[in-house]
Amino acid sequence: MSAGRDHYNRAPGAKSTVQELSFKDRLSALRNLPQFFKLVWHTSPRLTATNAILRIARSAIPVTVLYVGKLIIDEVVAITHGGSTQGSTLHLWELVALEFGLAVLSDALNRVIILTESLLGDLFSNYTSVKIMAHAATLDLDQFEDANFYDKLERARQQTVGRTILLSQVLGQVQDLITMGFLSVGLITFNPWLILLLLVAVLPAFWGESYFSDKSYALSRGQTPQRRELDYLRYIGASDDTAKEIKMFDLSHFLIDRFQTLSNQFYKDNKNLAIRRSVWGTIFTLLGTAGYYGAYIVIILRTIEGKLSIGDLTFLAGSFRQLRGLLEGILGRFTSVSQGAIFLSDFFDFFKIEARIKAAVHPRPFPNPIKHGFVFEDVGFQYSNSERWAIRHLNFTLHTGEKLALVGENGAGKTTLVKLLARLYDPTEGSIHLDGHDLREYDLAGLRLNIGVIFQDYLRYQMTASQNIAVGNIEEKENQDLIVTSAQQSLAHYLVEKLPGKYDQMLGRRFHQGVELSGGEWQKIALARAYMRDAQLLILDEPTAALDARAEYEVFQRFAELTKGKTAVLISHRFSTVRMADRILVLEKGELLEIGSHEELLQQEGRYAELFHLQAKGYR
Ligand SMILES: Nc1ncnc2c1ncn2[C@@H]1O[C@H](COP(=O)(O)OP(=O)(O)OP(=O)(O)O)[C@@H](O)[C@H]1O
Repeated sequence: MSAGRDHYNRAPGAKSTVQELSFKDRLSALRNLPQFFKLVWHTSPRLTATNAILRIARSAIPVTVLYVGKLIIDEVVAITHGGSTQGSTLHLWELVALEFGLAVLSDALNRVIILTESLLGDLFSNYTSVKIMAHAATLDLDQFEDANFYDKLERARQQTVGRTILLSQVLGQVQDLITMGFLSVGLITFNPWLILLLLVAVLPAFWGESYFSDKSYALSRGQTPQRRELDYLRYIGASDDTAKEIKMFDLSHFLIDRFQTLSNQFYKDNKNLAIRRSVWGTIFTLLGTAGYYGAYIVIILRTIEGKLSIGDLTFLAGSFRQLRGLLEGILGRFTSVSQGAIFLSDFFDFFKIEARIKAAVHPRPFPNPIKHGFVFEDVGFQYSNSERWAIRHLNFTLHTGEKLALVGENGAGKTTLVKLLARLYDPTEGSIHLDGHDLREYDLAGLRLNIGVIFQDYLRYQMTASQNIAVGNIEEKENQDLIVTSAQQSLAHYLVEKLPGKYDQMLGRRFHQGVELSGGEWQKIALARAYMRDAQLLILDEPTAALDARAEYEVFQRFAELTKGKTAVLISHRFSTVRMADRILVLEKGELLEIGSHEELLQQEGRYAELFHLQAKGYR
């Protein structure tokens, strides 16, 4: 089947690959198991060991029960034919008591096995979720901007829950194999051909199971981008961030329609496969049942001939029946174990994704203070998912202590330039030097610590006011004095003081008793983050866009005072702000068009002068 490949109206950029698996793929996926068990073991050595020991103990019980059953029946037959003696009756009841004891032990072991597995499951899910978060945190910004990366992340996340099913399946497999070994001994002594009959009866079911689970894996993998889209639709359809716009544009029908189309297609594809799987499953099970009755007839005939006792009959028939069940289970489970192991590849693959922006092997300490500044030498940058150059042939120097404003139309490359400064990306061509050395040679953590950036799309953390400011330097989250001073510097203090819970006030509407702020108020809070660290270079990307005119004026007065001696880069569309900078760099389509002070640029009567007069005219 086409695995829904052509049915979906795929989101742009979301590629899906439908993989068909061979038996060899399955076997080689089993190589993931040792690594998986290592992970499980790390989760909790004690629970893992307890579980394994209990399962091994449990594996010896079925054959013992069957054998004791045979002894009981032979004893009953002997008593009914030869009369009972005190000794034989006592022996009979001892055997019954033993079987009862075994039944109780088996139930108790099962319970404890399930308990340990469920506890281990919860721990494993937590442990791996944390690992995924920690690894994701090490990756580059552009990796987060790639649809294929999200597919991988989504598949890895799916593995954190329910992967302990794999654990119980593998351990169950080992347990059943041992049980089978015990049961087979009896059957082989009696008639080895019966084992062959058993295999013939069970193999078609195994083949069917493995065929259909390949299909189901391919289907599920191919559906990853659509599943992400469903999650996204579910999120924008009902969330506090989106409700306002969805209502005003009356988008709910549009979203629901798209959701329904996708989910119906999921249902249809999954249903087709489920029906085919069920039909073939029924046919193969019938074959297995026929095999069992064949063997049963052979055993009955031998008993009638007098070659076997009634006890032997029940023991052998019971062994055969149980063996069939076990073999079916083992073969069936092989498919799900190998499928689980293939899914594990997705999980481990995620951890193989490495950050490209790496700290240098022998990093240079970040200069303190910066002596000369940052020099851009023919810097060009292309986003990995784009053909266009966002920045090209950029040559300029950002001197220490200088306040540089970046100006340019939307999409000119201003934000890209500051992301390059902060090493969120590395240049595609050319290089950025700091005090004579390539930025890549410096210690990455030191660099990030010395650069304070507030982006235009800063986050509105649904946390307390205090925490919202402290994120600027999370190490100092308990330093209330610093938080308050930072808030004072960004003009956020006055508004925080007015909140019912002051600095402990929960912000945003998502959580209980949260208070929503206006756009400008949020911006003042975000600005305070810039003052939380003693950064040598401060970058503010449209920091005042949402502020009223008075607040903007004050913010910049303070900014100039507070960043005295520090290097700062400002991005703004407001020329009243821009003109306060020492120099202004005008970008156009990623290239440097003009650079100079406000007065110099006005005299040049170039693009800056044109834009400045245009805005001034609007205010007149
Ligand atoms: N993550 C990204 N992936 C691909 N292309 C991007 C990405 N971010 C930006 N771009 C592209 O790079 C170019 C420069 O974008 P940038 O955000 O640097 O512009 P800007 O000057 O800051 O614009 P604005 O004034 O609108 O904030 C744009 O053409 C944009 O489409």
